[in-house]
Parts: sequence; structure tokens; C-alpha cells
Amino acid sequence: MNREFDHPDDAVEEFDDVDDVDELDEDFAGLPAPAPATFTATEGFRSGFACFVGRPNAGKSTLTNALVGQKIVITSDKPQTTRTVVRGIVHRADGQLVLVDTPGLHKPRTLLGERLNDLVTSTWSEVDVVAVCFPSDEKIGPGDTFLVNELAKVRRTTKIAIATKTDLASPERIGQHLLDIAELGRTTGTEWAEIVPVSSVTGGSAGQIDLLAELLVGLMPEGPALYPDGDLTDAPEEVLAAELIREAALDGVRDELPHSIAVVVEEMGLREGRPDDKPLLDIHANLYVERDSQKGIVIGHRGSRLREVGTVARKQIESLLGTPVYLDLRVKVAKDWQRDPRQLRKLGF
Ligand SMILES: Nc1nc2c(ncn2[C@@H]2O[C@H](COP(=O)(O)OP(=O)(O)OP(=O)(O)O)[C@@H](O)[C@H]2O)c(=O)[nH]1
Repeated sequence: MNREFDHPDDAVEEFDDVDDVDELDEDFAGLPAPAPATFTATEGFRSGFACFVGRPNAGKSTLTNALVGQKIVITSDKPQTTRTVVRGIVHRADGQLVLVDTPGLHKPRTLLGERLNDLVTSTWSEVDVVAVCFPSDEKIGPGDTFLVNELAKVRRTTKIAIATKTDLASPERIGQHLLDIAELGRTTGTEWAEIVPVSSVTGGSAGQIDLLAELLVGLMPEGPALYPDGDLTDAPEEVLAAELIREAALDGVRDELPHSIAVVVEEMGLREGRPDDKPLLDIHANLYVERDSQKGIVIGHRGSRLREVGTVARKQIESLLGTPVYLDLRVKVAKDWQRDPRQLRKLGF
């Protein structure tokens, strides 16, 4: 084994980038304060819950962020990145949409997989609309058919189909894809209320994100706003911070390692004794892996990788929460946590 990997704790101690904070104070303008809550119901105003489902990597999290207009859900090119149910809130003049982001439905191989699948199916019956995402650069496959068949059993919920990632496919391919989606609806007995092609990266009207928001709001029941103006998510800040750290840690790791990484924020609070105009948010987080060998990979040569992960995550957390952050990140081994009910509970599943 590489000797550097034997001293992960040195690496963790080296990771102390509080010095960066002064640098940051200068150009840190902060985010605008949230507007006061307005719960008054206007005639014709609609509000409700929608959730995106689809095979792993279908683009659900990216779509949630595009609709909300800010990154509140982590994304990655590793399948099955999404674990927690984070709600994004879309504010429009004609209504409010609360988006529930669910993990991808897949054949469970571990206890974690089973729990995630249960979470998905119970969400479907509680929301107003389920939107199934079918990536336009991939053919509809057995996984999609399995999912839509399962969804068909949830009778009352309105279903729509979204052809995601249209920027990655030719117009002909998109046309065929839309026909295939309609056909899948027929063979599974699912009535699509809408079939909408979108791209989350194209921007402007060509991406059709705004059109999707309008259609979704139109499918919601009439009712007052459910969340105050300006709220973009109701996920606790600890969860958002942990997710951003996990996202940074996932970048560049391969094989089974992505699934072995879990992050828990142990402590988070404003540092005492700081001047009002120079606050500092202390975050102490543990990054869990399943085996000793994985610890070395995450930490990297003399802690270089962990430092990089910490810096990327810290910047993302700062931009989301609007406060300079001191991030203390430690790597720990929770042996085979994906298969161990006690460990799963501890890690929040
Ligand atoms: N080109 C392009 N890439 C996209 C688009 N939407 C998502 N992606 C990419 O596709 C990959 C998967 O996107 P996610 O949003 O994480 O997918 P997901 O369905 O939430 O994935 P799980 O968490 O595994 O269920 C990421 O690399 C995204 O950047 C899109 O509209 N266009």
C-alpha cells in the first residue's frame, strides 16, 4: 500500500484553509435577504407538488436546479447520485411549484437500494404530478418500462413525460424519442397529460424550461403559495452543505467508490466573537467511506485531493448560504455502511 495513504490524519490536519477567508471577505457581497412571506391567495393562483423520476442520470437534479434558477440539488455524471429528498421551490406570478427530487429507481442490491426505492414509490402517491424524465440521447429501455409500469399502479396522480437533454440529440432523434414515449404510455396504460422536450443547459426559450414550469403550474390545484417568497428549498442548511461536499468528493472518483461516499455535517454554527460585518460559519463534517483503501483515494497524495474537495465545496456552500465558511473536513471509515442498518440510520437513511 502507498505509504502516504497510511497517514490520513496528517492530511486532514493539513486541510485548514481558514486563511482563504480574508481573501474572500473583500469580494464577498452576500446574497440578497429573502423577501418577507406573502401567503395571500390570489384568484387563479395554483400551487402544489411535483416530483421528477427516471432512470439514474436522466437529468432530474439538473432540471430541478434549472427550474429553481439556482443550484440547490447536487448533480454528477455518476449514476445514483441523488439520495435525499430535497425540495426546490419555483416562484411564478401564476403559481408556486414545490419540486421533490427523488433518487433513481433501480434494482436494489443493498439495503440502501431498497430503502431508496421505497422512498420513491411512497412519494408518487403524495404529489400532484409525477414527471418521468427520458434522456433524449438514450433509447427507452427495460428500466424505463419497469418504472412506468410501477408508476401506472399509482392511479390518481397526474403523469407527464419529459424528454430531457434535447441539446444532445438531433431533431430527428428527438422526434422518434417523443413517439417512443407516447407508445410507452399506450403499452403501459399511462395517460401522459403532457410530453415536453427540454434542455437544462441550453438556456433561453430554446431550452423550454420556462414552458415546462408553466405547464406544471397549470396542472396544480388552485391554492395559495405554500412557501414564503424567496425560499428556494426547505432542506436544512446542514443537508445542503453535506450534499455539496459529497458532490465535490464525487468529482473524479470511479468504479464503486461513488456509492461508498456519505457525508454528514456534525456541527455548523457562526463563530463567536467575529465582527457583525465579517461573519464566519464553522462547518465540521465527516466524509465516510466503506473501506480503508478508499480512505487513501479520497485523501490523495499528502492530502491534496481532500484539500481540493474542501476548497470546491467551501466555495459552493459560501455562494449558496451567503456567508464565508471555514470547513473542517475529516475522512472516516464506516465499514460496509450500505449494508448495515445501524450505520444507515446513523448516516441519515
Ligand atoms: N447536455 C446536457 N447534459 C445534461 C442535461 N441535464 C443533465 N445533464 C447531465 O447529465 C448528468 C446527470 O444529470 P443529473 O441531473 O445528476 O441526473 P439525475 O437524474 O438527477 O441522476 P441521479 O441522481 O443518478 O438519479 C450530469 O452530468 C448532467 O450535467 C441537459 O439538459 N443537457
